[in-house]
Amino acid sequence: MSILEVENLSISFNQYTDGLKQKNVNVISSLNVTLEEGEILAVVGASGSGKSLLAHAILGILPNNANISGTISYDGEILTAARQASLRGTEIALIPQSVNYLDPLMRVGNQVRNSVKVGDAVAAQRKVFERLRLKSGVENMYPFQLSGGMARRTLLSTAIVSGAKVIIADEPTPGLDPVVIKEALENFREFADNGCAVMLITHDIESALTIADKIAVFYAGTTVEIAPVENFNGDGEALRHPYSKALWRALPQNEFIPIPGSQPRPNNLPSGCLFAPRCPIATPECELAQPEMRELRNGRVRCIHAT
Ligand SMILES: Nc1ncnc2c1ncn2[C@@H]1O[C@H](COP(=O)(O)OP(=O)(O)OP(=O)(O)O)[C@@H](O)[C@H]1O
Ligand code: NI
Repeated sequence: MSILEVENLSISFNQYTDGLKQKNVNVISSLNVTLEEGEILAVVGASGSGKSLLAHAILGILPNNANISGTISYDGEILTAARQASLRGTEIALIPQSVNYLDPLMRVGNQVRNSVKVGDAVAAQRKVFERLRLKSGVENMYPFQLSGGMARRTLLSTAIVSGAKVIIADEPTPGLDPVVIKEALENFREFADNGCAVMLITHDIESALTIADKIAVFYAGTTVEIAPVENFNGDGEALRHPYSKALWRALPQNEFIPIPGSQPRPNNLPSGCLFAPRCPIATPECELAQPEMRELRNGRVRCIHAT
């Protein structure tokens, strides 16, 4: 059984347009992902593809003007708002994308200690700081005294000591030096190997490939493919969706061929398959309806032509 299961999640926002007119803008449509115990699932996709919103939906911290449909289950049971509130920070921990989530008025050592649920909080905080190479004096500092990298490591520490079963890490590594990135990723691996689960949201596909078990590829607010990590290989022939293949080939170490066109904006989505206007194998049929996510070769894909 999956520890976390997101089914057909859609999110829209009520927005005021000119004057007092309200418009409902759909930003996530029919998004599906599952996370298994012991697994690291990397979530990749262009800026604005809906990665952070997924994280916020799971944690139950979307803004008030968001409308949600679909279901999110944790440990086999639907995640209601009340359950989200009680699991947040205890069973499900978020490493937020922005370091601004640190409390500016609290010493960082205390912030990390507050996340410890069982055992000696001070010892746990010092141990994790040592592991992430934060010097002993750092615990007494305030967030404004930290470099960007130190602030990121503090956020990472908070999740690691929380004892959570699921860590959702939203871009945890930008600005960190390669040694610390490697260590942070190894921490996630260790965490997963102990039976927990990690959702690693990242732009850094290369790093993700070194530790993830599965990769979910997002495009314009939906999942287009979920593939085992080993499919990201060669010229991408094992990948299922034309966008995943294109993303893979666009990496500098591969052919470095950019994909023509750009991801559609939420208020201007094409009908049918969202990738069709840029897709090399699209047919008129692709424009009729958004394809369902379907099982294919030990993975999942949202494309009627994928084989
Ligand atoms: N509060 C909001 N109101 C309206 N639209 C929003 C709101 N929050 C996010 N969006 C829109 O939803 C889409 C998805 O945003 P999201 O932050 O999830 O992207 P992302 O994949 O995390 O991008 P990045 O890689 O830049 O962090 C974007 O088009 C964004 O503009
Ligand atoms: Ni984001």
